[in-house]
Amino acid sequence: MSIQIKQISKQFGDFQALKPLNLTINEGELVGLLGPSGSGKTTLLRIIAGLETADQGQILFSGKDVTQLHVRDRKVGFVFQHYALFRHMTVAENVAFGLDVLPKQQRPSKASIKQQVAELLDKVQLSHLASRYPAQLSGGQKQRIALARALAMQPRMLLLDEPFGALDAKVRKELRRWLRNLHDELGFTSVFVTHDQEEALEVSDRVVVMSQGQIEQEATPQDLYQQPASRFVYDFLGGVNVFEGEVCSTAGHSNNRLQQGKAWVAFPDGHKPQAGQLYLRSHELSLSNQPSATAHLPLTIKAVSLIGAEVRVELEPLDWQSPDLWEVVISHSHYNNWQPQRGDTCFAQPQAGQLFTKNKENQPLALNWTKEHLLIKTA
Ligand SMILES: Nc1ncnc2c1ncn2[C@@H]1O[C@H](COP(=O)(O)OP(=O)(O)OP(=O)(O)O)[C@@H](O)[C@H]1O
Repeated sequence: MSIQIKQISKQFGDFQALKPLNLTINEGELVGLLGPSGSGKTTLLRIIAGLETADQGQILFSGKDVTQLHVRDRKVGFVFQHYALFRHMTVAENVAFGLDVLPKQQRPSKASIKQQVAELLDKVQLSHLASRYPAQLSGGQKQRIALARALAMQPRMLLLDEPFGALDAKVRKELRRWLRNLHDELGFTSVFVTHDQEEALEVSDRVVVMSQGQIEQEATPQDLYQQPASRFVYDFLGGVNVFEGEVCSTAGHSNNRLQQGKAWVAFPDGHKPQAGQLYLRSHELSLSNQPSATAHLPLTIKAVSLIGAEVRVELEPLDWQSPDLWEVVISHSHYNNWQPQRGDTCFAQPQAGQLFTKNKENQPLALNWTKEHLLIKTA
């Protein structure tokens, strides 16, 4: 089932929670609504579900206008952050609940409900817990039961609002992989809300980034990461270091540099020098003991953390300014050879980045120094 959102807007009192927006979600797609708190994700999800009414606009399910259709007739399954299982019912009774309370004409027979519940518990891999009560389950198990309960109603689509928000990082990670597999197996359309960039990028076919009631960008995780459409998206995806500078006009210096005090980065060949903020991702930089021919960015090491497959180095600009500390990710082998210590000075060398100039806030200039490095190395 596809979902088409046409010019939907919503106001709460004086506050415009959603500005008129359009979005199409294709049949079978898993779409992540990503954005900071208050950006309107839940409001949009609730409008799709029929739990909230829009002030204007239309919602179509597979081309059929459902804008005025009551929530119970939309055949939508929900899972919320807080499990909302009935405490006094066993796991099996919780999953069966929606079927048990159907009007008599629509209600399956007792034997059929029992079989459906068994199949659903099998699907969420919790058959062995059928007779337990919610209080005897972990958070992750409760969420899987909540999902089984939503699936029992044979929804045409699944809407999930921060389904793993209350769980710890490891369980979250396991459950999002599990959700992705389940979605692929069942093949229906799913929309989930999250404010966790990693979660959205890992699970979704397509990510819709929201800010202040508007869609900032919709793209595949890969495109979103590689081509953020605006400074907001870049910032929100996180892990960026910022170098703000002017085009150098000091006598005796090349005017091909973005400069701040004594720190500078040369523009790669073929690029017109422009003042602005250079955004550099933590893995698109290297560190060494010496400045290079294309960059002079001195930094003091503040902390080194060995986390999993990578080493994160936290750095403070030395005699220049940045809004936040810098973070550069290096490999364990680089770390072992180099052995950086707190308080050491080192130099950052950008490989690729985006320059946001003042007059083109939302169209960054992509810069790449990799060719320059090759030239220097072979020269
Ligand atoms: N029923 C309501 N009455 C008044 N204001 C509301 C209501 N529901 C939501 N809002 C406001 O609308 C804005 C968008 O809320 P919404 O819950 O959609 O954001 P969100 O992106 O899902 O945020 P979060 O990640 O914190 O859940 C918020 O500023 C919120 O305070």
